Amino acid sequence: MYASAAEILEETLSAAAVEEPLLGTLDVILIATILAITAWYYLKKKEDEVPKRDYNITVTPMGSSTQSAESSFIKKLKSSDRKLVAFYGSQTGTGEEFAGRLAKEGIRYKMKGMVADPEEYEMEELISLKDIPNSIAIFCLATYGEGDPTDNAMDFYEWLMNGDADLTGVNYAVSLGGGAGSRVQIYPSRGFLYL
Ligand SMILES: Cc1cc2nc3c(=O)[nH]c(=O)nc-3n(C[C@H](O)[C@H](O)[C@H](O)COP(=O)(O)O)c2cc1C
Repeated sequence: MYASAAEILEETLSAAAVEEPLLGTLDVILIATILAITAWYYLKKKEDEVPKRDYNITVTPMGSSTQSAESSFIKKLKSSDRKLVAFYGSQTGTGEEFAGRLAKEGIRYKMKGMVADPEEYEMEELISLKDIPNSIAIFCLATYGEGDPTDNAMDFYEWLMNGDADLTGVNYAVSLGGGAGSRVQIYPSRGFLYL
């Protein structure tokens, strides 16, 4: 008698079940090794393709050489044929604006002016201002608290208070504060002139 199709199928499946697996342990290890080597090879190749940097990154400190070139207001005055420099000590901009206006006003007296932040210049150079004939420095210095200087004028203030500054022969005018009672005081090296 011929076996039914179902019986043949069952027989085949059970025969297959007892057969050895398609891949042995050794085959699996071999395939895994080949795959690992291939993956390593491609990753390595990709890594080598990243272009090598043929330049150097150098860190230049902010304003090192340029600052020293520009920190001389005397040089700046001389090179631009100016005689008036208006320094400002300012926290919220009023003093700066005031200094700007005064620097522009100078042209009415045939004195080209420049505005300057004392924090950005070598204030010790003030002593050399007398070497520029008919020159003048104007200070528009806002004060806070109990007449304290603004942040940008602090170093300048301390230098003045150290007593190292001999400003004999230097023409300068000072406007302190900015409150209702403030005045412009001009010190032409001989007494005070209140405006
Ligand atoms: C908290 C405070 C404190 C101040 N203290 C003084 C002071 O001690 N003497 C003075 O003349 N003006 C004083 N002022 C007035 C400022 O100097 C004035 O407003 C000035 O124009 C501000 O200038 P700035 O905007 O350039 O910082 C004071 C103002 C403020 C807000």
